[in-house]
Amino acid sequence: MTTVERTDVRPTIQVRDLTMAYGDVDVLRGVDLDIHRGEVFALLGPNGAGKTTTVEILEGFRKRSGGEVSVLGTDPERGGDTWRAQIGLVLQSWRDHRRWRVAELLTHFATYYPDPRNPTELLSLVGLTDQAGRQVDRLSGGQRRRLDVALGIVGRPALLFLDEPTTGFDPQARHEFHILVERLARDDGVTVLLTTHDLAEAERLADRIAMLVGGRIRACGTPAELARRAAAQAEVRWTSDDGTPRRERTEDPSQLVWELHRQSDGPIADLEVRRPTLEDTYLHMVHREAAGTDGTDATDKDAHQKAPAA
Ligand SMILES: Nc1ncnc2c1ncn2[C@@H]1O[C@H](COP(=O)(O)OP(=O)(O)OP(=O)(O)O)[C@@H](O)[C@H]1O
Repeated sequence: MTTVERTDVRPTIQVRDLTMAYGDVDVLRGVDLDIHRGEVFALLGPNGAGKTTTVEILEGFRKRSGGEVSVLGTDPERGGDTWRAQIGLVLQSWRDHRRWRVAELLTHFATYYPDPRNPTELLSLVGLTDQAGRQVDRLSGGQRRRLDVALGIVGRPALLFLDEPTTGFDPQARHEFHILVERLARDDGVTVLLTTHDLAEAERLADRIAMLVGGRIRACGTPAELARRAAAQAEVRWTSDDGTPRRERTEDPSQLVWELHRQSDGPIADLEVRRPTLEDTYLHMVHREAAGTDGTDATDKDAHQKAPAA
């Protein structure tokens, strides 16, 4: 096998044992990630989990404390202009260009790139054709965010970072945004890394989700895999003969219920068998972290597995 062949299959983003401390506070404690070309990957985590820190390190805007990082084959700390031109960032650029008109601003940004998208087509793609002549500060919040996205992809990036992209969107704008991201990945092969604390959004959009809690990847997989894993352990609840509420987690609830029946003289009071959802599992991890336990039942073993076939 030649070096060229190996470089070709290298993940778009590869992270090994990434650590980051602000002063003496550890924020990232050994993150591993492999994100592949054309994949929509969601980094999911609660406030303060380290999502933005991770993305800023990958974008080359923040120096890491330790670990190995490769983005499009380059260490972001050494990425030059050619490397940067392949990366799309959804920044809130309109803040500095309030008086510009939408089409003007997009056309202006297009001049920074060697092979930009056609601004008129791009406005149509993000649903801003009717607002082309409008001043940026007259756009609604959702329309501004779409403009942010248009500015992020005008240079035809191979890799797009979306940091909490749909904050403030109404359901319709959110829906249209999801369709846009899907099209970018499917039709143009753009790799998308989005951060969110919205599990429903991650499930809806992402090929794979990594749950970042307390600076570690606690679980990673396709939404279906994660949901299956979450449901593997059922919770059985009942009230014992002396009136005490009981609950037990088990992979074999029918065996447990059978045992309970054998030990009981009559019906089992308040018997309930529940399969945890992905949301239950995620909230459980977040609560454990907030409570100061380390979540050792969780795993990052799949964070750097190969992406599922498209
Ligand atoms: N420049 C900084 N100096 C010191 N601490 C920082 C700095 N930036 C972030 N932090 C801290 O690092 C932790 C992780 O922050 P980060 O912004 O990466 O989290 P996040 O997952 O993106 O959160 P959110 O969902 O709230 O945006 C937080 O406790 C935050 O207060």
